[in-house]
Amino acid sequence: MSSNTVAQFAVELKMPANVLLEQLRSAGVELKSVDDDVTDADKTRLLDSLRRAHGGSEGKKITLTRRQTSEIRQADGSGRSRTIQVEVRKKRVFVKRDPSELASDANKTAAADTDVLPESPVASVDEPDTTVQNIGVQTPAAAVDSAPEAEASVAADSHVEAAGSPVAPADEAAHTTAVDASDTPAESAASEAVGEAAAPATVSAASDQSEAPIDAEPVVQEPVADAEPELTEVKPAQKRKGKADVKTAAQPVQASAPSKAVTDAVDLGRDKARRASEAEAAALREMLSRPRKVLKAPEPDPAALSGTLHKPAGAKAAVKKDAKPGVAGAGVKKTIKASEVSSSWTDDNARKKPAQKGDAATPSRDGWRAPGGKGGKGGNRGGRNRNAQPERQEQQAVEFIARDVHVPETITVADLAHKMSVKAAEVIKHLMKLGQMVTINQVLDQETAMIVVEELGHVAIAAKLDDPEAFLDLNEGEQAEVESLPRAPVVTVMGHVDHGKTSLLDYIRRTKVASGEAGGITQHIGAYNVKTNRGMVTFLDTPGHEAFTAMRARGAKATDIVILVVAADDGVMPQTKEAIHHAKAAGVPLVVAINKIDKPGANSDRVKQELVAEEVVPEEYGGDVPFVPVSAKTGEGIEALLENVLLQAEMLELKAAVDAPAKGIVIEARLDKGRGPVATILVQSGTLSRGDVVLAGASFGRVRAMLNENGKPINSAGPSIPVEIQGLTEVPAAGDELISLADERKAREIALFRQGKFRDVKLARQQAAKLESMFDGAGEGVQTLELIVKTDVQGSQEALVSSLVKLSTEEVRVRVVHAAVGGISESDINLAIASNAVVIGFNVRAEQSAKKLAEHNGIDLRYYNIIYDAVDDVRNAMSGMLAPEKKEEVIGMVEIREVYTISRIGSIAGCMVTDGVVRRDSQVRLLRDNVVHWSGWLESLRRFKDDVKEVKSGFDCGITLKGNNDIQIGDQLEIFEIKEVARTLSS
Ligand SMILES: Nc1nc2c(ncn2[C@@H]2O[C@H](COP(=O)(O)OP(=O)(O)OP(=O)(O)O)[C@@H](O)[C@H]2O)c(=O)[nH]1
Repeated sequence: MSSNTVAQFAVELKMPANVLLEQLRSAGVELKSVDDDVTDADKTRLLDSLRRAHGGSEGKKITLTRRQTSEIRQADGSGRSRTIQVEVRKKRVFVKRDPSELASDANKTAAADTDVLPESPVASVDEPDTTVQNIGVQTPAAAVDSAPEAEASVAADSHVEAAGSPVAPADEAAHTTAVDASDTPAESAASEAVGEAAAPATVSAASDQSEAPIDAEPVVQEPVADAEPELTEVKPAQKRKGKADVKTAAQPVQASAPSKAVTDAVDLGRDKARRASEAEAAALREMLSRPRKVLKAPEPDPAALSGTLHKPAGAKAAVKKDAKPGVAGAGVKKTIKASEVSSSWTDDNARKKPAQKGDAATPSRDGWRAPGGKGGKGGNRGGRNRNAQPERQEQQAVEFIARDVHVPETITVADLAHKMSVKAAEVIKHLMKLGQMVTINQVLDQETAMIVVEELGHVAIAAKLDDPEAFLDLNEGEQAEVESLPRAPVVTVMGHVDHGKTSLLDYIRRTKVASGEAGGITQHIGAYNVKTNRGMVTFLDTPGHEAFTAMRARGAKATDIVILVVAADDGVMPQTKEAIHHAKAAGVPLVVAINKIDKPGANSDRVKQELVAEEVVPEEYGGDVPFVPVSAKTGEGIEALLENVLLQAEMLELKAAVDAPAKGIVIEARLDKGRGPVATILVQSGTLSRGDVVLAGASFGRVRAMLNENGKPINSAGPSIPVEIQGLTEVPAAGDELISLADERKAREIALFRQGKFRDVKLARQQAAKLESMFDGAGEGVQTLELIVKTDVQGSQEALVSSLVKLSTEEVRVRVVHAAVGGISESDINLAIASNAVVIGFNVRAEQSAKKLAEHNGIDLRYYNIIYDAVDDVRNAMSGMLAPEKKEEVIGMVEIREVYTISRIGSIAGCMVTDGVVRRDSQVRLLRDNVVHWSGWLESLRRFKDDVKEVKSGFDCGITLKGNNDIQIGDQLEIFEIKEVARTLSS
């Protein structure tokens, strides 16, 4: 096992023979040439010599590098602290030694035998069969004995990576451990073991020179956004290991240096190194503890930076900061970039890089995730991390930007975080604080979300209930950019019973729907398209104003034009009038179809006159309503009717975007046994396509199938096209708005939320139509009180309506939307909902269904049997909206008889209340020679030394005036109060 000659031994060691020869000679082995024999004793001697000199190694090296990240905190004077992330890169070099050597060394004392390092984790992991010597040393300058502050230790840690000097003693390895808070226990143990062990046997240091300055650049870096912020404070606990002191501070052993000289140099170097390290530690401590001072980055001394193990000159006292005591001259590259350190501590905010990388002020830096979650080995301890929490929050405050966050009815944690520009973890954390364990995809309700928003210091704004835009993040501008194209008018047919509405619609449908489909009315979907020579017309196939108003009552405006059908043989009837009122209330233009002109008793002129009485004036009489005589039976005049409708439409300039997400309205919906929920949709803008995700009221779904009015499957439908869709999860209500969304999940959330919030929405609506609240919060300008009047007889109707209308003033206008004889119907209530009107029933009552509808929608339904009561009530309600008048009332007079001036208080008036009363909270006017000198408020009112609330006539008192010391004897104080007087209409 042993080599016989130096040359052979050198080969074994894989090193130049002459170098080995020299080392042997240095060790005191008398050899002449490389051909001389080397005995085991010689080898032991060489080993001892080298060990004495420092230890070291030669042979096959294994270099292990390790990177670890830790964070340190620096407290400043204001109690704030900053976090600095320190990355330390370590490189350790291990030497694979000859098994024979191992064997021989095994006989040595344990203390002397550093070759056998069974504890060495590297030995067992990487090279289990080889002897490994840890010569890689991390040099902790400040590890130095016992740097009292954690910062110092950390700084030291951040400092350093002492390159593995070939002769770096095991002590140093131990020392490294001392400052290395992030060492894994195994490593620490190993290092400690090394520390306890005697110097390692090194064959030659010469060849190590090239390797000595291994890359040991600790990078003091700014926190990286995606890096797990580890705020663990490095505590002096490390010092425990640090006790393994630096006795054997490394002195590089030049291959050529004689061993004695080397030893001396080592001692000298060690002393220097110790001094330097102490100085450096002190400097670092000072720097770290300097409170929030702008530390100008000192230009690192190049000499010091480049100091190596072999150039210990760098350890001069002058180069305090950069001295590497532990490794004095141990081929150490400068490890701390002082400029970076100082700048990062002093001017975080000014630097862009830190902000990008994960500024502590941003949530990404908050270290929410478990410490060491990323680095794993990062020596940061969870507990410390927790300690560091407040600090992060404080930092957050430093660069905090409060945002207005619009919170919709529901929002996911991720979306909410996105809106606030924080990490979802931040939101989750705050929710945890509030006792809610949530996941990133969890949906929060508006209330909770708003609390979190406020917690995070932003301004939470509740997005409007039922406002889909709030969820869609739709940019109105984007919408506006889409070109709007002319669209077909949507027409509803209204009129009295049996006047021929259905007949008219049927005729049109039968004759005007696309050829080939005429007569094949198999599918009836409540709306259809008609082609005329002038263009398309869409008919809503639910005649009567009830459906029309019911839809309006839900806030939907589906109709562009109303065809009012009046039978020429019957004339204007109650429902004709109702229809007129409903159309007018909706502001929808009318086209009158005088029907049944084929009948013998038809009298168009009478119809016209009756309609004029209802303020529906034909064009020929100077009005703006087209009148078209038609016959639904013969088809006469139908073409002209459609033409007039289209003319009217042209005037309305109806347009809609085509190339946009669809918006529409549910015309009717039902649950089909086989097909599930089926809804007839009138697309109002955009294009609805098969496969679209839609939200309709509180239901949502994907359009699985789409049929046109004839029951034919189609793939898409543009504006004014009625279609029947399948695929909704629930049956929506007629009048519900339909929108297509990009995200099904969002649609589901909104729908579900609406289902839950339905009650709230209803409640909100209920506030709308109360007589008392009618004018609450009303803005400026003329206000209108809408009324629906139903009476028992025509006479009372006229009397009541005229009395009510007469109540109108310049500020409040009374408008009777609809007045009729008869009980209060559902239709009346719907009109009231749509018009935000109050319903007055005079000697009539509401139908049961109407009553329920009114209750559900919060419609104010009032019954009277005396006209004056009704008028009084309405007058009072109108008074409520008049701004109260402010009246000033003089309540007392006070005479100033003495004036005391107290420097701390000012002028105090010694007064006598000559009239009325003076109250503490009164306003006051200072009169001097009956001229108003000053006006303001009392500051204090006293009798003797007591504060009193009021002093009555005939008593004296002390008064000070708020902000006025200019008082004189003889002045008078006029005490007055401003009273708000409710105004009445007569006032
Ligand atoms: N002679 C004649 N009869 C008509 C005409 N239009 C409708 N009718 C008849 O009038 C009656 C009522 O017609 P509908 O179309 O049902 O009237 P409506 O307005 O829809 O009635 P409701 O659905 O009850 O409101 C039917 O018997 C029709 O045949 C017409 O132009 N000429």
